[in-house]
Amino acid sequence: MSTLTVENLTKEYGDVTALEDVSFEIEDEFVVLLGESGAGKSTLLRCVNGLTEPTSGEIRLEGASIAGSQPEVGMIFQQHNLVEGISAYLNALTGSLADASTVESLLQRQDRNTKRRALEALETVGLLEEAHQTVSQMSGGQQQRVGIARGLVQDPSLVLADEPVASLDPSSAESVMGYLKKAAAVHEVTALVSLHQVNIAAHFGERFLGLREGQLIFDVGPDELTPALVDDLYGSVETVALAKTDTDQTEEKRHQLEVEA
Ligand SMILES: Nc1ncnc2c1ncn2[C@@H]1O[C@H](COP(=O)(O)OP(=O)(O)OP(=O)(O)O)[C@@H](O)[C@H]1O
Repeated sequence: MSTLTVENLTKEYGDVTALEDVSFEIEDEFVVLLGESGAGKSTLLRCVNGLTEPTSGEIRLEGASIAGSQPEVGMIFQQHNLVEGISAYLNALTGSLADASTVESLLQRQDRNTKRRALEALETVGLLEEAHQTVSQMSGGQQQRVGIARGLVQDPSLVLADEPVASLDPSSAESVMGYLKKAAAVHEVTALVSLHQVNIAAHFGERFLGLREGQLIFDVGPDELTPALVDDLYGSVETVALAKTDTDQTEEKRHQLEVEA
């Protein structure tokens, strides 16, 4: 478990302000980061992970300033970045390698503890029996679960996930999020997960951070995540337009059924 502190974080890319004066602290929680495309979610996760250097502000893990890549921070990506031609176990064990040819040499260097943790992590995500299956033969949901296992093997205190279920169908997305939440609880890690799907977010999140145009516009618990707040984040125009389209389609369908009858 760990405390992540983000203080007055700003990131500028030339003229674009991707993050503006963002501050929050999370501790031992499963936190969901919401916001539309371009709101700054990936930039925030990349800053916390040390992959992107902030323009100003500070990020601390357990009170210590984060600089550069952090072994205490596990990262789970949307496109899980697995090595396709090798097993789930080897992927979990060796982390994100550029290609399979270096796996053998890396494997020899892994200690017994890491190997045990790789199997435990696969068990947490329900893939112990498939541990030796090649990942290219697995479904998208299973592959993402391997990605989650891999993010846990180095025994991080904080896990970051950037749109971990964006490329999955709704039922696989629910299932993978269930495994991710369970994994965070079993391995006792704080999690910060960016999501597009508000319904999935509401189902799994213990706390919600809303980013709009680089600014943190809310930081709330499950009871406070109201439709009005979500509308405010994504723009009510879009929500109204979506609702109208649904109604239109229903009308159209009804009309079609009447004609057919
Ligand atoms: N490397 C970069 N160079 C220039 N601009 C960038 C870079 N990375 C992100 N940006 C800009 O910063 C803003 C925030 O982008 P970011 O990818 O963090 O948003 P996001 O909320 O993760 O979006 P998405 O959900 O589409 O991934 C956008 O305007 C984007 O164009």
